[in-house]
Amino acid sequence: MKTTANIFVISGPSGSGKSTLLKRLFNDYPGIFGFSISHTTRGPRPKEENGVDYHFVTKEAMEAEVADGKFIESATFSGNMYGTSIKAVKDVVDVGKVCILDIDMQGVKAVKNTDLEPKYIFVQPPSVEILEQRLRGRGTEKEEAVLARLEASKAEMAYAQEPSAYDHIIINDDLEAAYKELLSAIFEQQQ
Ligand SMILES: Nc1ncnc2c1ncn2[C@@H]1O[C@H](COP(=O)(O)OP(=O)(O)OP(=O)(O)O)[C@@H](O)[C@H]1O
Repeated sequence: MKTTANIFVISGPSGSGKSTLLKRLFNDYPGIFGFSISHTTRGPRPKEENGVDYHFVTKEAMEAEVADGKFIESATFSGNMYGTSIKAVKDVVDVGKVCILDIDMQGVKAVKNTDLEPKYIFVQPPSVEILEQRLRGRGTEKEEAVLARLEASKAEMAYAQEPSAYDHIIINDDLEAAYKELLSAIFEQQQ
């Protein structure tokens, strides 16, 4: 089955259902899709392999590549740098897979400043109230984090309304219907 692009950006507020949809996609179409491998300056944990779990690099090397514009985005968490390089995305395509980038709004904007030409898909919750229910239902965040995610979702939803922000907006109300929409955005339709 042919896809409509080699790279897909999937974005949407935390709790909108990106992981749920992607898990199903990867399960139903094994071997077709891949995630890019991120870089980090933190040391590998036991069993983590360089070039598999992460590209483990030094701070100096990563800072130089970031300054050189080789990264889509990078950020520092608890003293360690993390980021996705443009090459890491191209590497997925080079091995014959379709690259899926699961990123937030800042990431989407950053991808737009690269030469990658993905299709942009936004996964939207039916309403903020339902998003809140799902975030609480997932039970993975503390109250503060739930509130921060709900607050961030406002800007994500507003950006998605801009005409050229996304190629497809999928409203994740009924999961079956949303998954079908995802498939039709990703796969070329047979006539
Ligand atoms: N259509 C749906 N109907 C009901 N519940 C759903 C639906 N889609 C997802 N959920 C549930 O909502 C919660 C959030 O979904 P998920 O974890 O996939 O969101 P996410 O967008 O990947 O979030 P994050 O960006 O934080 O990783 C999960 O508990 C999931 O089971």
